[in-house]
Amino acid sequence: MNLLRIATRKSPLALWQSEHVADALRARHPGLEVVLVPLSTRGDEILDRSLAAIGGKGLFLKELEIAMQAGEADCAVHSLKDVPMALEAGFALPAILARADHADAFVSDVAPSLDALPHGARVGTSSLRRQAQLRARRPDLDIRDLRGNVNTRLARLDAGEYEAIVLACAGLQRLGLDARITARLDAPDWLPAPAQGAIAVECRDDAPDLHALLATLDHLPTRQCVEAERAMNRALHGSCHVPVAAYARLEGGRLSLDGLVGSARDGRAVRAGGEASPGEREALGTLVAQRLLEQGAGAFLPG
Ligand SMILES: NCc1[nH]cc(CCC(=O)O)c1CC(=O)O
Repeated sequence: MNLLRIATRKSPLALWQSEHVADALRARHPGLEVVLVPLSTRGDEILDRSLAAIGGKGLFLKELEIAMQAGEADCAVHSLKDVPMALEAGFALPAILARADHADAFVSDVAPSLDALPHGARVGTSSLRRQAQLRARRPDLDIRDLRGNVNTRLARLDAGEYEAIVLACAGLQRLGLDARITARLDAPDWLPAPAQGAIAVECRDDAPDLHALLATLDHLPTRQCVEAERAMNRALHGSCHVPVAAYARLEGGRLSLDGLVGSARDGRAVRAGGEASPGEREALGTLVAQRLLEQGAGAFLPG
């Protein structure tokens, strides 16, 4: 193989992430030509409705998968947190890259922290997970919808539509916008989306050589953490319709996982955690999901 075509969304963040994967492949495989194939997805085009309303996060993947099936691209690069828990049949994730900052960012010009926001302040986010945690901590806030790419969201904050917004630190850092991070919202008080901060590479599962080439970018410690988080989310039937948060870390060879399920409407939330060896990561995810359900998480889950 001497040419690799990477299908990517066209947002500045998606292009940065795909270019990052391209650079990593070029560095490891001199002689391999790597090009980007930028494509538009429904998730990017429909901005006036919530993701949950238009069909969920899979919308960001579909067009890229069609391009791979049609032989127009060899692989696709995604933010793993946007990848559905059940991948489309016929596809695999040969590489999960080393995780960047997993935390959320509180971004505001009027207050140094979430707790310092004035009573009733307007906070922009369309993420049910972020809304649930905001309500749990500050029931007084006026939480308003905010979709679009990172630059669009910052522009709406700067235009005065909100006193604060919440974004992923990783996205801001990748775009060179670290200076916009007013405060990090981090574990254990605040949990990220499952797999936040991790980039994944997807390809068809019937191409072993391609799979092996891409797998050279895989970072096992990150995979161990994010697979535990995704197993928890899967066991809760998690999707972007549900406010589910999870964060796993490796310490001294042990994997620990914290999970949260909340209500975006009234601020109720349940938390649970657990610990296991990295080899037991799927079971750990299932166990923490079970503990969340025992605490009453079922009340916040659809169906
Ligand atoms: N929901 C969109 C999205 N998907 C991934 C990131 C950030 C990068 C990452 O988590 O790896 C973002 C932006 C955000 O949530 O602020």
